[in-house]
Amino acid sequence: MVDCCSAPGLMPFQQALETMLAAIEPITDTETITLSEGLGRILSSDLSSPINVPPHNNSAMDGYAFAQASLAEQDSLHLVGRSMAGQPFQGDCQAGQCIRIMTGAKMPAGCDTVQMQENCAVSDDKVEFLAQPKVGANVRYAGEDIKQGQVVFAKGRRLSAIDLGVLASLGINQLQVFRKLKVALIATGDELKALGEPLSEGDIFESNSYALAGMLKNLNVEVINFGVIIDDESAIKKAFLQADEQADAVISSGGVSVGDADYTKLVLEQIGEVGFWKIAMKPGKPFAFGKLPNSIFFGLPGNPVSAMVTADLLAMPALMKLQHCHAAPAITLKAKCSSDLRKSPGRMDFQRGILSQDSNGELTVSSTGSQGSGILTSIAAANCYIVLAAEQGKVLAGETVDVRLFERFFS
Ligand SMILES: Nc1nc2c(c(=O)[nH]1)N[C@H]1C(S)=C(S)[C@@H](COP(=O)(O)OP(=O)(O)OC[C@H]3O[C@@H](n4cnc5c(N)ncnc54)[C@H](O)[C@@H]3O)O[C@H]1N2
Ligand code: MOO
Repeated sequence: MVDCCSAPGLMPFQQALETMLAAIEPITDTETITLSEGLGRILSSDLSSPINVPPHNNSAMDGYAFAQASLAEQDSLHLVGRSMAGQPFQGDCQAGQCIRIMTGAKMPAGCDTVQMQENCAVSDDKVEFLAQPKVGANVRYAGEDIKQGQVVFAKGRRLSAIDLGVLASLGINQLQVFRKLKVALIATGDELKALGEPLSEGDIFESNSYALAGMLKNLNVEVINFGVIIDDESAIKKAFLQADEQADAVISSGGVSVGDADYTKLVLEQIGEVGFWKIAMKPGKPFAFGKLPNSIFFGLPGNPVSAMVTADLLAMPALMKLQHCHAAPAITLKAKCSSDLRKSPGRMDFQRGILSQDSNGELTVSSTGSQGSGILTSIAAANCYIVLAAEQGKVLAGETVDVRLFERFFS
């Protein structure tokens, strides 16, 4: 995935990503929420365990607890009591004795091992072992998962469904998290009509805001939708300034190229500052990044595929950083390409593909077909990017290519 030979005047993709991330100062405001509100929220401080997990030594099997030393002296053990989950055996288990025990029940005092019941012959109160368990077999020890005081999750962790289970197992019901980001969405274009409006000649339905709002929902941010703004410099300026007052980040789509009705970059220059404009990537060349007086700004290209890809690969990582979240590095795989791919040297391509694995484990990727920036179905059908370096030319079927699986933002 080298990106060394980009077209002149265009910033290489990796440099654009790094420049943008370096320019972002994460928010600092925090709030307290309950555990059931925690999915997708970002911890604002390290979280330590107040208890051992499990809190006591307990059995991993239904069976019989005993002291290993007892077995040296006799063939069978004398059953003297029961330890159930939540109702432990009270008292000591003596040499030659055993205790009926259930999975999760506290180990009785005097016992160090559990024999599973499938390996026992039981008659009345006599338990005979049909196999020899090792000392400590089938015992789960106090603190073997998490020790009291241990940092369980670090500041910046985005809480998953599993994390909520871990925190509940620690008895934690209050969480300190960073507040949710507010992100404003603005679609620009005279031709864009809202759903339900009639289409006149030359019009299309506005679609970018729906896909972008969905992606932002997956990031768990609050979306402020400004709808469609016409291709008019003062209308766009007004919308950008209003959005800037209300949001931490402003995302526009459309009007960022070089056409007569493309005002995004001009307005950004007037009321904020342009960090960079134009990236050596396809789709997504006219992407603009910058700052407004109070917020950060992403000017996505209007072409729907270009808007989705730049949102996914540039705006989302930036918003993750803005909310303090540590993003896992993207995983790149090698796969055999089953299609010919059109490509001219100059820009790094993020073509859309379908990755599959055969019964031998070999990875194959096929193109989703026409890769035009307006063909939204080329991304709807895909599960990965086929990443082609800037200097790369066309690819022939059978060659090996780099593949990057889609992250969760599109799902
Ligand atoms: N002379 C040049 N022309 C273009 C260049 C260039 O370098 N020189 N770059 C091309 C590339 S690459 C892209 S990408 C587009 C991006 O242009 P804009 O960001 O100015 O986008 P628009 O012209 O406003 O729209 C492009 C296309 O997308 C449709 N669109 C826009 N917004 C939406 C929306 N919210 N929902 C659905 N569809 C939308 C719009 O109708 C256009 O068809 O510029 C090339 N041109
Ligand atoms: O870069 Mo544009 O996004 O190729 O069509």
